[in-house]
Amino acid sequence: EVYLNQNKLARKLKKIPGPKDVFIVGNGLEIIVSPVELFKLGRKYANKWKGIYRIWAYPFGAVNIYNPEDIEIVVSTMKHSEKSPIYKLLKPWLRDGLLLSSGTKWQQRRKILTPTFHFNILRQFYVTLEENSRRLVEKLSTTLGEPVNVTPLFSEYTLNSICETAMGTQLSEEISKSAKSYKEAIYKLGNYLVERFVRIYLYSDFLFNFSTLGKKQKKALETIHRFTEKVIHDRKSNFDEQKLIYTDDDDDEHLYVHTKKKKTAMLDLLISAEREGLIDDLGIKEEVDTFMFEGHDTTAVGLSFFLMLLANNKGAQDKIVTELNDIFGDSKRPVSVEDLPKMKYLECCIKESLRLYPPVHFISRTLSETVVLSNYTVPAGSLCHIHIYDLHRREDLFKDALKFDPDRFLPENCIGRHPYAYIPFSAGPRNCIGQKFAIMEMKCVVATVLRNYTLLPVTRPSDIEIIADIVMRNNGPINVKFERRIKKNV
Ligand code: HEM
Repeated sequence: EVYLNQNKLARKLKKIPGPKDVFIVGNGLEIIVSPVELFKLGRKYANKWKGIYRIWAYPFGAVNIYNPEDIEIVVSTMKHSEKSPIYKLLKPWLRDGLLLSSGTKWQQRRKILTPTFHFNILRQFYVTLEENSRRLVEKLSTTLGEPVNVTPLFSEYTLNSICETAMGTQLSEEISKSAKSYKEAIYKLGNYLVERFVRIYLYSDFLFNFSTLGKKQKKALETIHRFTEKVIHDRKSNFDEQKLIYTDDDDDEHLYVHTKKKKTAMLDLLISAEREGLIDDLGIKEEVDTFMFEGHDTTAVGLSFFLMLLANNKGAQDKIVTELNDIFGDSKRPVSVEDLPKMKYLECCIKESLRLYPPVHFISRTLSETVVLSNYTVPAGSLCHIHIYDLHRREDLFKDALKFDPDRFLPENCIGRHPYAYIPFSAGPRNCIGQKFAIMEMKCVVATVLRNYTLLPVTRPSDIEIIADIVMRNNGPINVKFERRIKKNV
């Protein structure tokens, strides 16, 4: 019956244009290419069919969309909020955390977690971000004049930052044995996920569990989960409810404000929610693991492409430095949280970088009802891949789309833009819960780096060769040179 149903789905989808297909395997054979070729294939299709095309491979049928109107239909409501089976690869790690869960469970969790990203909490997290930015600047002082692959360095910054804010664990300072192996296991797991992603035959759990890759992943997961459990356990034993004051804000049901000097971790807020019966032990683990993943790799990738773009766009870099000079003058004081809203041009540059290189370049849902997209009827049960990368590079939405032009994001230039034309953090109810955190993290570290160093180009935008992966990656290092900034005014 499943077979017939799926065939019916494929028959309905066939009315939508798409690449030539073959009996039963559909387009399944075409996509068995290298990750670089797979990414290129996606772009080739996006250029050929404007706004929508279908692909299918038994038992799946999918539409690929990159029209803002269609994207709005899919992501703006809870109707199609269920993630597609592609996300299954992350399930052994993140279980039913916020990224993967659905229905009532997702709704309840989102409600508990939203206040942890309230400005007052982010202010406390900021202290950690600022300290880590300065540590990174110190590290860079040993590399001056040499090409530096920025991704590992900035991943360390974002991973340390999320560990310290989400778990309250000082990874860089108390380099305890388990914290170190945890960090290593996260890197390994990332590689295993990519390896599995491009090997469709390993999507079957049965085959995967018997494979060498499956066994390696199991080992890494044991390390990761053991560490998460230990951190939660330790934090719980030292948890002092007195330190959290509950206040009612106009629009927040539970806003926790910290009173004493010790920093609050997101974990404290979850433990507190557990005491109120809002989440259980497993739930806390799922969320901590989810935030560790979503909260570090994406931002590190975003920062890597951004630094490359700034190194290659002296004009934009100089303008940011002028803005920083206006804010700081001759003072060497650290960047404070109050300075961030003044960095308006830097923010335009970050937005433009996330347009050209959106770290999460595609997202995917399962359509729960039949919908009409670009005048085609798409049956319920189809997968719907939303290509943020292709959307952001549409010439009709962004003139000279391949040009790095931060002015596009000046308020006057955003007037009239379709609200779903630019969605690096997705949109609608399942958008990125950490977007303010991410922008804060990016602003803080880039401002701190640019106050100290000039960025010089090594990797050029034309050298970039993107790999099809869960997050956007270059097929090779992203190199930038750092030189001490001597002249303050540009
Ligand atoms: C530049 C950095 C980031 C980008 C581009 C980004 C992008 C996204 C996107 C596109 C989604 C939607 C995913 C989907 O529909 O499948 C998402 C969801 C999510 N992001 Fe981010 N993200 C970033 C940083 C962060 C950070 C720093 C955190 C945590 C501190 C975070 C936590 C999450 C979580 C938990 C979800 C799932 C939300 C839900 O389904 O309710 N992200 N992110």
